[in-house]
Amino acid sequence: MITVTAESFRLAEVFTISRGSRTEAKVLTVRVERNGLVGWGECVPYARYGESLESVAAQVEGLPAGIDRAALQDALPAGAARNAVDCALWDLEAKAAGKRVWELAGLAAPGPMITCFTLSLGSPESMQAAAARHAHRPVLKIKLGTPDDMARLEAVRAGAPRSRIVVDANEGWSAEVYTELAPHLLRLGVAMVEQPMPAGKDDLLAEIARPLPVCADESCHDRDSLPDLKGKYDMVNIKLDKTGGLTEALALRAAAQAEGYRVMVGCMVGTSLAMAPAVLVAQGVEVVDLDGPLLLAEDRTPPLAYDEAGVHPSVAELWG
Ligand SMILES: CC(C)C[C@H](N)C(=O)N[C@H](CCOc1cc(O)cc2c1C(=O)N[C@@H]2C)C(=O)O
Ligand SMILES: [Mg+2]
Repeated sequence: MITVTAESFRLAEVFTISRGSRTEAKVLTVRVERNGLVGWGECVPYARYGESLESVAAQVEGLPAGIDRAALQDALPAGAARNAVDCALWDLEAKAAGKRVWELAGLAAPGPMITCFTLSLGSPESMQAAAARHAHRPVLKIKLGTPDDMARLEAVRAGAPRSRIVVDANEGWSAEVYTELAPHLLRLGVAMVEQPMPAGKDDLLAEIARPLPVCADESCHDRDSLPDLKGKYDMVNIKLDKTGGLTEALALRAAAQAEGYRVMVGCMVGTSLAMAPAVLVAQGVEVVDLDGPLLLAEDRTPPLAYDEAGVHPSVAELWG
């Protein structure tokens, strides 16, 4: 039996990106029960991709009760619904086999990975204060994407002089704004910029200089996205809610690396249950952005462990 439940987890603080603000993580939890065993998965429907809690729940509820992971890949498109079910089926397969998912997937034993910590979009003053509070963190990901981000950039660098910085514009810049900012991103030691311009305007990236690595997020969903990224992006951000699960995420990582893309593994505002499978995809990649639980006031039990070594692999009781 497959069941899907909407759940809400409070954030520790209001979180803002160029598209809006939120105070809670609204997720769907999928439970698959077979032969007395239960597998769990989580997804975050995203309006940007035409998804809502209701539409995604309906996709899950429309699946045959006994569907297996191979059939699932054709039954649903890449996206949040397939993600939660795919991860729940992996969890169930591991429990049935008495093994961990990484073993079933033929991966090496996972270890902790340093993750980005994301700073919400705000005034330069509030971003500088947030950067100073988190200046001990090795990598800060800062949300930008407005026409006047220069002061925010300077403020974050002043607040956290030693942290590695990556920038996520969430499609908020025009080619003109990005071209003007790019030399300053370099000057301030920004390591990479994520989705500077709208996904529909990717062709512009082929025409302008890319002095620092440019990473495709909203423009890269699954392996079918790769041909359109050629000559425009240097890196891809793999998120399970876009790939439609761990199965396609592992395939996308292999295909992207084979085509010479650098790899980042990211997340939506979700709980430890959503991060646990992503930690497997994140092993050995260049940028890990699995900080969802760090922004929550409440999480799953048991949660993933986060410490100076970064985000740790899941215990079997949580997932996998
Ligand atoms: C907890 C962080 C925000 C997660 C990660 N570091 C990150 O930056 N992810 C963003 C995706 C932002 O997530 C959004 C944006 C939005 O407009 C609406 C939502 C969410 C979300 O997670 N839930 C709601 C639907 C990124 O890389 O772009
Ligand atoms: Mg992004």
